[in-house]
Amino acid sequence: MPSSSKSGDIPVFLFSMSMEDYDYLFKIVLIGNAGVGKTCLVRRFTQGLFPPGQGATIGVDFMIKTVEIKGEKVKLQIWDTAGQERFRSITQSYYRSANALILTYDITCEDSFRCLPEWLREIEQYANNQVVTILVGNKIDLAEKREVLRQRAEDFAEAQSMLYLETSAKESDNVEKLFLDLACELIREAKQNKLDNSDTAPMPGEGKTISYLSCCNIN
Ligand SMILES: Nc1nc2c(ncn2[C@@H]2O[C@H](COP(=O)(O)OP(=O)(O)OP(=O)(O)O)[C@@H](O)[C@H]2O)c(=O)[nH]1
Repeated sequence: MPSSSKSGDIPVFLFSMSMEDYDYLFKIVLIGNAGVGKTCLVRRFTQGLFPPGQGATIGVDFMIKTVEIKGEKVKLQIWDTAGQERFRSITQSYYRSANALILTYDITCEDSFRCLPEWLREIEQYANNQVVTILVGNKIDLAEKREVLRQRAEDFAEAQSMLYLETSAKESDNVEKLFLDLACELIREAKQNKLDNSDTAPMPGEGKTISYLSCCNIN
């Protein structure tokens, strides 16, 4: 159910949403430098398209997709944050109740990789300490322009106890895998009762909301 544009407006429609039938609700937040492809990843997953002429996100956008995993309905609340520095104070407020963070960089842009330590500091400061974080190197369709070697990114992710995946929003490579594997891991952790609801403010009309998590093996 697409629900937003690149407007950054608060999703007021949520307040009139009726109770839906689902087994789990997870909040996933995408962060990373401007232009790395966060919005395109979300659009590819939620709408199955690669939008042409995508403008920069203003503040935060929001989309929902419900998927079925092993017979269970999983509602994914996906928050797409603006990468531009000037929106940082707005976007930071969305980290805290995230169950999972998708930290995205562009494999053709060394700068977006070099900024990762800065993003990690943001996560440390603003996210809950049980959040699952996955590092995503996007735009692998532009292999000839690659500036960040896969091994280097894998080593970085491992050193930071993060999962790692490379994607192409344009070619739809690994995009479903990214979100579905995250959902599987979140379910697995939920079933093990690794829940900490203290940081989660439930949305009106929502049922079970969880926040927690430790690292997992997504591959
Ligand atoms: N070749 C290629 N281009 C991509 C891919 N993903 C995104 N792009 C392009 O990269 C540019 C930025 O994409 P966005 O999705 O708007 O990037 P963003 O990270 O949301 O940027 P902000 O909203 O400013 O934070 C656009 O021109 C996209 O068409 C991809 O997988 N491959």
